[in-house]
Amino acid sequence: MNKGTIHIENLSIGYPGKGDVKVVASGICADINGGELTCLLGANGVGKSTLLRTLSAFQPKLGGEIRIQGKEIGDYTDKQLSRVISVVLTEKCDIRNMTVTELIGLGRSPYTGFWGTLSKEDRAVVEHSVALVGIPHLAHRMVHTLSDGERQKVMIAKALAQETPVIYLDEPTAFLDFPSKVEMMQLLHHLSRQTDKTIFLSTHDLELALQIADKIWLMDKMNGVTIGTPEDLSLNGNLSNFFARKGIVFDLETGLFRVDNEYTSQIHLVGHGQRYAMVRKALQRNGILANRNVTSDICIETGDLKGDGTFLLHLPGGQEVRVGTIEELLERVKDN
Ligand SMILES: Nc1ncnc2c1ncn2[C@@H]1O[C@H](COP(=O)(O)OP(=O)(O)OP(=O)(O)O)[C@@H](O)[C@H]1O
Repeated sequence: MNKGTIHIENLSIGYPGKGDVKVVASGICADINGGELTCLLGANGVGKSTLLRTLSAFQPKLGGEIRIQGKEIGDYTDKQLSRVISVVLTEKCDIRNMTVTELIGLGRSPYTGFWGTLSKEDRAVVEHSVALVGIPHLAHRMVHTLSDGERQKVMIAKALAQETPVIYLDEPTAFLDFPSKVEMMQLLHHLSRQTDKTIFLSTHDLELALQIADKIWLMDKMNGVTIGTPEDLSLNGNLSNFFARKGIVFDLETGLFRVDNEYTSQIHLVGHGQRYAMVRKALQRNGILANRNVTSDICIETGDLKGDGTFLLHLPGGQEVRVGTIEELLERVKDN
């Protein structure tokens, strides 16, 4: 880990107006480390994009310091900054008549002359970036023919080709299906380790961020920015406070959020393993608290011990019913 590539001291961000100033957040103090993946989480409109734009010098800060590799951000020229920070935006760009390799080659522009001609070394960097992101099969495709997930990887390869110690990404998992979101976060985590770069991104994918990020920044209107490892934020209650909303509870055991069901009845459940967990989940989703510790006049054996693939429902009066699926089980339970 490369400690403190970015050092932030008492930073205020926002928008100067005609008479008044709109302060979006203030008093932010933090380090962002190289070799780590840092995820910025917060509700819509809380100021994540404003923060990212300020950190990348797209908009001026209202106050405080942002030091990158020891130098204040305002002391960098644009050209110097383009060799220190690369930014991956999520907006779909309408790029036509350009191949993937040509687009990634644009990442070399801080190093090329006016005409942007790539040297042999530049082409080697492009090739290496393509390999790091694992997209050699896309290299000759036209950019406008790519899927959202593929284009996102290409934009990351372009950022890698820019050879900057810092990469910022604005919601890189937006618009992706779930497996692609997981793949994208794993790729970024892997890249942070492999390249020792400082990778900082904003996201609404809380569960993924909690499982993959090294550091989490929680941004909210009341408390500003709270920073820590996902585990520390779990233990010290910051995560549960942050997402304290009716119907959502933070499960300390798993370190993840779950829907807080309201129960209207309960069923004694016998079994263990995955079948037990799935039956319990289905019943709880239907407002029935189900586990080994509750008592009830009907009882369900989840069948994992006998292993014949059925669920056994004990009804009042000693009657037993065997069913093959959780769907049937739910119907039987509702009938009783
Ligand atoms: N150019 C601007 N001038 C004044 N206020 C702005 C400007 N751009 C954004 N804001 C305001 O600053 C606040 C933060 O906006 P920002 O876009 O940074 O939030 P966000 O957390 O990125 O939201 P989202 O998750 O919806 O993308 C909002 O209240 C927004 O209305």
